[in-house]
Amino acid sequence: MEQERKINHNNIVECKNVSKTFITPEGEHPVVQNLDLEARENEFLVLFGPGQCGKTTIINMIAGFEKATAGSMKFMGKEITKPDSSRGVVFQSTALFPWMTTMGNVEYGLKMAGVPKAERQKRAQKYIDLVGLSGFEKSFPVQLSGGMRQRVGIARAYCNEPKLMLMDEPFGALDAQTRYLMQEELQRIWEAEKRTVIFVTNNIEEALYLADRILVLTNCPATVKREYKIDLPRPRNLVSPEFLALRKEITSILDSTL
Ligand SMILES: Nc1ncnc2c1ncn2[C@@H]1O[C@H](COP(=O)(O)OP(=O)(O)OP(=O)(O)O)[C@@H](O)[C@H]1O
Repeated sequence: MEQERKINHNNIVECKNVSKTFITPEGEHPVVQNLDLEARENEFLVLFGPGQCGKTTIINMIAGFEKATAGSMKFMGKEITKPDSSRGVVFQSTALFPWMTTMGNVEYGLKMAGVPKAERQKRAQKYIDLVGLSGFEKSFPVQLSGGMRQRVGIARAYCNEPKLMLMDEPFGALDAQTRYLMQEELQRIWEAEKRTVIFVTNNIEEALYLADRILVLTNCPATVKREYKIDLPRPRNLVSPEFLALRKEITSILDSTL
């Protein structure tokens, strides 16, 4: 019993037998089916699956934007019913307020929560520095590159100090070079500011570079096909024999679900 309580305490997210079916003009569209998922404290969990398999729907349900059709979804032991600032979200194209500076965007959540100006700017500055945007506090989104805008989105999400970060293909819209750079940066940020992260990608290198654990999903409707615990030392070497062997194995598992 004691053992069970300990394990439960460490599970930040617990999804049991979750299904989601959208009702469309063409009929019922099952997108997630009997999904079991757990994310543990400070873990970097990657959901890896083919395009359109239901990854965003899973993130939206954990965030509280969508309701599951069946099953149980818990965050820190409580059923998820609505969005909450203790769960931060970063999307592929982060919607920043175009009329606000980097500082304005990053401190926005704290401002809404009524945190006094000096305190919220101090906290925002910490996260602006952490994502490598020192000197760009007064820049507007239009003056920043795509990678820099994603950094602002990450700083904004971190600034609310959420217990859980949900990242839905946050680097999917970036060019390959910037994407590599951002993966390295995120790995560094996560080491400095340990949080539970659930990160969605359909890029196997990204998954292997970042994950403590990878859940390989089936094609739509999504469920967990296979789980991989990734014990490779960090930062990971993308061309080590172990990395390449895992890359080959996981890619073949993914392909077998198509
Ligand atoms: N609100 C909705 N109503 C109806 N169908 C939906 C809705 N949201 C998503 N879908 C469908 O669910 C399926 C899975 O979509 P979802 O965006 O969750 O997948 P994904 O794996 O995140 O896709 P991608 O790899 O393109 O980001 C798609 O067929 C999509 O059209």
